[in-house]
Amino acid sequence: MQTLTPHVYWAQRHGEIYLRVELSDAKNLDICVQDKTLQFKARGHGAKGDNDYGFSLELLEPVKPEVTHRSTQRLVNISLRKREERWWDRLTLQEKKPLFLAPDFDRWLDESDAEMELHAQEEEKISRVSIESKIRKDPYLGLKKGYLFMYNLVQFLGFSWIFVNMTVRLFILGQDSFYDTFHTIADMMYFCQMLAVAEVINPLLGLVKTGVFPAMIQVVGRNVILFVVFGSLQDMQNKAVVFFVFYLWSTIEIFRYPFYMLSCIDTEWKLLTWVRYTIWIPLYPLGTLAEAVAVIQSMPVFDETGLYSISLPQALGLSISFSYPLKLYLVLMFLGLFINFRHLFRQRRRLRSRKRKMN
Ligand SMILES: CCCCCCCCCCCCC[C@@H](O)CC(=O)SCCNC(=O)CCNC(=O)[C@H](O)C(C)(C)COP(=O)(O)OP(=O)(O)OC[C@H]1O[C@@H](n2cnc3c(N)ncnc32)[C@H](O)[C@@H]1OP(=O)(O)O
Repeated sequence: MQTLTPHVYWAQRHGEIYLRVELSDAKNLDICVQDKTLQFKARGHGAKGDNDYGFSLELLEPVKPEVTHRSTQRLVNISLRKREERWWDRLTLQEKKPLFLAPDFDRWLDESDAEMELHAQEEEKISRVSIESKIRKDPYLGLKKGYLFMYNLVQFLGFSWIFVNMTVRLFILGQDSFYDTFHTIADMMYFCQMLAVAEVINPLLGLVKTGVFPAMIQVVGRNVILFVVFGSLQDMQNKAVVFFVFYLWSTIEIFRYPFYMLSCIDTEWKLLTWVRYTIWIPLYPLGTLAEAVAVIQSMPVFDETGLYSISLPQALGLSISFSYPLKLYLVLMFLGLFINFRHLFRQRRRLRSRKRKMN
């Protein structure tokens, strides 16, 4: 029986040659490559009905001996690997194209399109590798982000409650609301500020990429005011200064925590970022000033009550009032203000350069 030639369609990439042989229900496939010659034989249903079909092609350049092929009900797909990765001007050595051969326009790309495809594949590979290595590097990333998101959410809700409560009371009661701020707000403030200890632990555990020291200054500074100055002196609790301290603290936090929440889900809301890194400029000195006023007002109360005073040996018959360590603390406060002000300025500058990079 005579051997017929099937229709063959071809396309190439820098490293591969693709052939599509129009032969349905192909059986007894015999495909081999020797250096530059490809031989194909099979039985199947082609343009001239059921028959033996075959062809031989002398290729333009050598290919690797391994051939991969896959036959479907309608056709046979063959892939060859070029020995050298470069673009061929044509498929066959002879310039005149055989009649049975035509370009496969479903897969056809010209050289520059193929290069772009190659680049896209490489980029995809690189990004896949970098995602995989990130996951491999930190298998607990999701858990960490989940914890931070919940922490920030709880703080945001706590400080929002404080801020809204104080604002509503200010509108309804006016200046009278100043004097019982502590009794209405203190429990929630205790809760939020105790929880804020996590902000010192988080960088220690490497959960957030920030310094431990600025967070420690912030948390210790506020907790001294809340637990020692206000918490342990009843006489301080109905002073107007409590209102100012709590209001200034909560004003920054209703922006700071949502900013962190968004960063946990890799999202940025530019206006919120700007507010988070700007509003502290007036609030931080005002907050420190209000805290300093509270410390100064508490000194005579500590002197009178003798609370936390340090007794010296009996022979001296003296005790040191807690107002002395508080004087030292006043100095530390302004030192702390300076350190954190500088830290926040750096964070703000980093934000500006990040914005420039993005543009
Ligand atoms: C050690 C001895 C102590 C002695 C005590 C001495 C007393 C000192 C007293 C000092 C005076 C204090 C006065 C103060 O209490 C008054 C007030 O607060 S008034 C109100 C105004 N206050 C503020 O504006 C300050 C608010 N607080 C803060 O900003 C922070 O607490 C501070 C530590 C100062 C700065 O925060 P941080 O270092 O974390 O900077 P960033 O916000 O830029 O964050 C850096 C990156 O880490 C990521 N991050 C941080 N925290 C979280 C989180 N919880 N969840 C998720 N991600 C977080 C953040 O996204 C940044 O990442 P990236 O760089 O990728 O953007």
